[in-house]
Amino acid sequence: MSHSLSLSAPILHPRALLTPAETREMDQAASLNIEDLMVNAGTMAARIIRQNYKPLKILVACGPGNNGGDGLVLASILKNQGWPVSVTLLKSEPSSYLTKKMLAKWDDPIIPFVPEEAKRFDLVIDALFGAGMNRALPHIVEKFLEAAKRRIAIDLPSGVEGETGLFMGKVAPCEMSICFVRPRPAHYLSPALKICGKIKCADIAMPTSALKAVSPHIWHNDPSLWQLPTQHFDDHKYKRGVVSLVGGKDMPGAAHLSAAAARRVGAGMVRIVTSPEEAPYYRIGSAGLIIDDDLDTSLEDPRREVWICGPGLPHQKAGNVLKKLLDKRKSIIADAGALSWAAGDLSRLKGVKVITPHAGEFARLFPLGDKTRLKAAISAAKELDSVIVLKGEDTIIAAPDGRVAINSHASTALATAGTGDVLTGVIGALLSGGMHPWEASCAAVWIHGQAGQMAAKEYGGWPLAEDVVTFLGKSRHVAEQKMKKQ
Ligand SMILES: NC(=O)C1=CN([C@@H]2O[C@H](COP(=O)(O)OP(=O)(O)OC[C@H]3O[C@@H](n4cnc5c(N)ncnc54)[C@H](O)[C@@H]3O)[C@@H](O)[C@H]2O)[C@@H](O)CC1
Ligand SMILES: Nc1ncnc2c1ncn2[C@@H]1O[C@H](COP(=O)(O)OP(=O)(O)O)[C@@H](O)[C@H]1O
Ligand SMILES: [K+]
Repeated sequence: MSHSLSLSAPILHPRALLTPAETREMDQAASLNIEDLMVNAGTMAARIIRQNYKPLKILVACGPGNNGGDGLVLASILKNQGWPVSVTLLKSEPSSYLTKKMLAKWDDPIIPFVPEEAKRFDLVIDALFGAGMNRALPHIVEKFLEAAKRRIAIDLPSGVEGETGLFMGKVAPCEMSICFVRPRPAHYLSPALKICGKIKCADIAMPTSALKAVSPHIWHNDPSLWQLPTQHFDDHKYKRGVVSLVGGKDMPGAAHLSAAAARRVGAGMVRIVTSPEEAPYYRIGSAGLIIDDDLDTSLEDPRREVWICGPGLPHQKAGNVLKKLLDKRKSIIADAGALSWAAGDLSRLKGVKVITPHAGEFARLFPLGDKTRLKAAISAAKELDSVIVLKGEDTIIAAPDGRVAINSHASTALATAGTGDVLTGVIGALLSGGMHPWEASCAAVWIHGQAGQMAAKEYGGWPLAEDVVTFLGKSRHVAEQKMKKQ
C-alpha cells in the first residue's frame, strides 16, 4: 500500500485547501512580496470579474484589513478600464498599512457605508472581511450586505469562518467567491458551501518558498488525490479483490445494494454470508453473486480479507458479527447496524478500518459538543484510529494521521434510501483492490458522487439507489480518465 499524498508534500498540491492559519504562515513566508501579492490579488479579481460580467454599476465595499486592500486594487483597475465603480469603507482609517496605501491611490469620493447606498448599485463586491475574520460580524455589515441586489465575495463572503464554514453572524449569499492561491475548507463545507456561489481561485504568483512553507492537511476531493488500481493481463478474481458482507433477515436489500455496488465498481468476487434458513432467499437474484450460509467457515478463508459489517443488520446481530471479524483481524468497514451497536461504547469499533456514519450516526458515536463537523471528524479519526467518512452534502473523509478530504462532487440525487449502502460497497471493493483505507474512501466517495450525477442525468434527476449502482463502472472510468490527465 502506498500513500500518494503525504502531509509533508514538497510543494502545495493543487487541491490543497488552506485554513486562515495556514494562509498566515504562507503570507509571513512571503512578507517581502506582500504588496505585490495584494496587487496581483486585486488584478486577478478584476480580470475574473471582467471575464464573467459585462460593465455594470459596481460598489466595492472595503474592510479595514488586507481583504479591503484587494478590493481597492480591483476597484482602481476596473475604473481605469472604464467601468462605473465606486468605493465604500467600513472604517475610514484602515488598520492594514497596505490597505491604507491602496486607499491613498483612490481619488474619487468615498460613498457612505449605509444600506441605502448598497441598494443603489447593480453589484456589491464584498471585500470587507476574509481570512482575518475573527469575531461576530458587525450588525451594520449584515444590514449593508443584505441590502445589496447582487454580491461577489473576495476570498469569502464576510461572516464565514474560513476553516469550518460556520457563520459568525447573518451572512448574505454571493453569486461568486474569488479566492487566491487555494480555496479554503469553508468554500466546500456546509453551511458556507450554499452561499459561496461559483468558486474562482486565482494564481497570484505566490513565491515557491512560501508555497513550501505550509503543510496543508485538508484537500478538496478529486482524482488527483488517489490512484485507482488498474487492470493487468495476469489478473484473476482473487487478485482483483474479494469483498464479503454479512446479510441479515429483515433488510436483505441493504446487503444486496452493497454487494451489487462492490461488483459493479470492479471487485473480483463478492460474497454475502447469511444463515442456512435465509440463504435460499438471498440466492434468488444476481447470478454472479455468491451466497454462503456459515460465517465461521467463511472467516477461515485467508483470501477473504475485506468485510462489510452493518448494512441491513440489526444492531445486536451486527455486534456479534463485528466481534468475530475483529477477532480474525479482518479489514472491516463498519456501517449502519454496526454503528448503532457501538453508540455509547466506542471501544466496540476499535480495530475497524473505516466507518461510514451519516450525521445522526456520527452524533451518537461522537457527541459534537462545541466542535464543528470538520474538527469533530478529525478528532474522531484520531480517537478511533480509523478512517471516518462523515456523509452528507459535504462528505468529510478524515484519516487517523490528520489528513482530511472534503467532497463536493456529489448531488442531491443521492438523498434517497440505500445510497449509503452503495457507498459502503464501493469502499469495500477499492479496499479489496489494495488501496489504502483513506484513499479508498476518498476515491469511493468521488466515484459514488459521479455515479449519482450520471444516474440523475439518465433518470430525470430522480434516480433510485439501484440506478446509482448501474453507473458505478462508468463513473470509475471517468475517474480513471481524470487520473490520467493529471
Ligand atoms: N495569501 C493570500 O491568500 C493573500 C490574501 N490577501 C487578502 O488578505 C486577506 C486577509 O487579510 P487580513 O488578515 O488583514 O484579514 P481581513 O482583511 O479579513 O480582516 C482583518 C481586520 O478586520 C478586523 N476584524 C476581523 N473580524 C472582525 C469583525 N467581525 N468585526 C470587526 N472587525 C473585524 C481585524 O481586527 C483586522 O483589523 C485575505 O482574505 C485576502 O483577501 C491578499 O491581500 C494577498 C495574499
Ligand atoms: N444533499 C446531498 N448531496 C450530496 N450527497 C448526499 C446528499 N444527501 C445524501 N447524500 C449522500 O447519500 C448517501 C446517503 O447515505 P445514508 O444516509 O447512509 O443512506 P442509507 O443508509 O439510506 O443508504 C451518502 O453518501 C450521502 O453523502
Ligand atoms: K470578503
